[in-house]
Amino acid sequence: MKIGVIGAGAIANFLFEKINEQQQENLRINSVFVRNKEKYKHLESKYAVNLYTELDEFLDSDIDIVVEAANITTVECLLPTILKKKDAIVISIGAFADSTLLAEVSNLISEYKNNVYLSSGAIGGLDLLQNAHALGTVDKVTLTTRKPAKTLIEKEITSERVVFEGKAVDAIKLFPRNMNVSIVLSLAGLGIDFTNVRLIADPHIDKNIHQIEIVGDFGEATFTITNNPLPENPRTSYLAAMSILGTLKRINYNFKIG
Ligand SMILES: NC(=O)C1=CN([C@@H]2O[C@H](COP(=O)(O)OP(=O)(O)OC[C@H]3O[C@@H](n4cnc5c(N)ncnc54)[C@H](O)[C@@H]3O)[C@@H](O)[C@H]2O)C=CC1
Ligand SMILES: O=C([O-])CC(=O)C(=O)O
Repeated sequence: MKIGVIGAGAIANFLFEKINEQQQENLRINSVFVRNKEKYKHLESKYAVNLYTELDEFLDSDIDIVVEAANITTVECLLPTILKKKDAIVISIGAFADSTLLAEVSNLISEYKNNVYLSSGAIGGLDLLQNAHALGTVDKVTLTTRKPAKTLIEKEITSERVVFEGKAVDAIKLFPRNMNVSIVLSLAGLGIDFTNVRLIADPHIDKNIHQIEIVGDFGEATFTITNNPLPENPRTSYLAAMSILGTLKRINYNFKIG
């Protein structure tokens, strides 16, 4: 599968290294969409990719699928155009808290028959949640996220602080670079207005810890994911980058698990 990546930050560099440098069967990044070609020129020789700043040229280059590794605004601005030509994997899932974008994307999927894959990102258990809610019988979903304090607030603190408590719809507005997980959890379950979120800044940890609690007719489930951070961007979990690689590997594999 020939891949086009949007962005050249921490997650994108993980993908360049793991896919193009270390090589993965049937995967190859050919094209990278950036805003400033000069800044990222070194990537061309290092990873044998072509850089693009024009979206249409990027989409018409030798790629089968687009991987977004940028941010929510980029998804809002570019995804509708992408879906007219290519499948897309999205990691900045917070963009789908906007119901207008969600509706537009649903219409484009029907019209152009391209797929959107929402990677699990820094969490897991989305298969269980979707199964448990197949009859609409999950009653409660709560996400408690704990991150190193310095990745959430500028002021130094000595004891943990709850920086947000409420619904996913509001969490993503206030923490767009930290709460994408709350939106993928919402989309898999009860929706952005009914998924409970607590975000805690903890000065005593160096991991991104997500705890998920699900209650419904099926019973109860609890997951704790203790994520190592991605060295290049400690507010992003290593697993978030891995989840894109996992999605890419599963797309063309006909033995589907879950
Ligand atoms: N679903 C999940 O669990 C997670 C999702 N994320 C999302 O992934 C995104 C990327 O994460 P990182 O790589 O750690 O961030 P990063 O800040 O290291 O890299 C983002 C890159 O995107 C580039 N960019 C921004 N707008 C662009 C545009 N319009 N076109 C091309 N490039 C553009 C930036 O210049 C930057 O190099 C985050 O912004 C966040 O939205 C991050 C962590 C977990
Ligand atoms: O990487 C993480 O642990 C989660 C994150 O930043 C997000 O969901 O936006």
